[in-house]
Amino acid sequence: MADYFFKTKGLTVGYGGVPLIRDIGIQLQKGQILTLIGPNGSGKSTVLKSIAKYLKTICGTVYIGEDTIDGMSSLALAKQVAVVLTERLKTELMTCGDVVATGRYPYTGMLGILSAQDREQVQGAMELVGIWELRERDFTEISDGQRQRVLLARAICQQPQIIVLDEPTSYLDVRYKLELLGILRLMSRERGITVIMSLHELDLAQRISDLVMCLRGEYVVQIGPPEEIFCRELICKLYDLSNGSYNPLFGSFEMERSPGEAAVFVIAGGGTGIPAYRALHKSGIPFATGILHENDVDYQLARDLANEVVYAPAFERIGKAAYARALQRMKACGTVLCCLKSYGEMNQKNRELFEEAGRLGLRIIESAQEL
Ligand SMILES: Nc1ncnc2c1ncn2[C@@H]1O[C@H](COP(=O)(O)OP(=O)(O)OP(=O)(O)O)[C@@H](O)[C@H]1O
Repeated sequence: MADYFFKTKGLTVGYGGVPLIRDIGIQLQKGQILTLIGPNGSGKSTVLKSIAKYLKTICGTVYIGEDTIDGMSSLALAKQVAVVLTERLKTELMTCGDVVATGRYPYTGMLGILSAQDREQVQGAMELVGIWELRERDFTEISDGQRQRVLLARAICQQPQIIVLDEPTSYLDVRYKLELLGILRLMSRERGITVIMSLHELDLAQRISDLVMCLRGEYVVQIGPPEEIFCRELICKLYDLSNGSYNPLFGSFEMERSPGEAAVFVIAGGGTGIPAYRALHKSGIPFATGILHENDVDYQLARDLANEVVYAPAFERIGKAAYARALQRMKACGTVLCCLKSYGEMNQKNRELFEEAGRLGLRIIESAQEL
């Protein structure tokens, strides 16, 4: 227990005394990043608000070091935990600089008079998140993405041990999403700040988290490192993805494959098939493809979009059985799209397959648009 800087024991959270999620057990070392994922309404914000003491817990205990948050004064808690929850901030006539400076209140006393050192912290935090030029702008007159960054700067200049963030990337464009996550990683690795946040972008959660907690239903579904959490079965079950699929390698989602018998056989490999797969899928044309090595990038997408994938073991010459299967499927399709321009030693069977398509008089097309 002593190794963990932040932990919860038997924590149950909810509203008005009614439990929403029971028996939440979190154990984090200093500097670890925990991300909460789960479908809309699964309770991510509720957990975050509860551990930040914005919401009364139903039972259980939240520890920071050896102290419980219930036993801490709001000032003591503010020195430990900074919270970035966009909806809670009421600001009138405040500049962005003023808003960031409110992060210093645990150190400035009731009057909120900033010392030179406080001003340095404010400026440093604003520069770190790239919003120093917004310092004189009215906080109510900036974009949602800018507001999110202002609130992060406020949290940073609070110099907390723990930062709690609810969907911090939701309004950010791709550059700022990456920048924000970069800042959080820097804070965790270099300053030992523990980060607890919710994210909807699973690809980002996969990249940044040390631990991921999956919420859905009354109990935590699973908590573990990203390698354990981001697998097809768990994510599909967590989000109830009956009409699509999740690819853990890319952290991406695909819409469901086109229904019906495959109408085109795509000969591909080495990434040449991906544009054709996408074009056929967009047009709603079911297709089969092969012969792909299992370690081929085409294979990853084909698994999700193709109605059948003929494949061969990685690093081996394509064998007779895979060739026979591909030939059978190609004949059944009647139309062939060959994406390969050259053939290596391992995929000579694809060259044979394409030549056979010509001998058999199958329809050969050069792109999905010809259909
Ligand atoms: N103040 C409240 N009083 C009662 N129930 C609430 C309150 N706020 C949220 N809830 C309910 O608690 C459940 C969990 O909501 P919460 O906002 O924690 O989910 P979330 O996972 O953060 O969702 P999202 O991904 O949509 O932001 C939902 O069913 C929601 O309707």
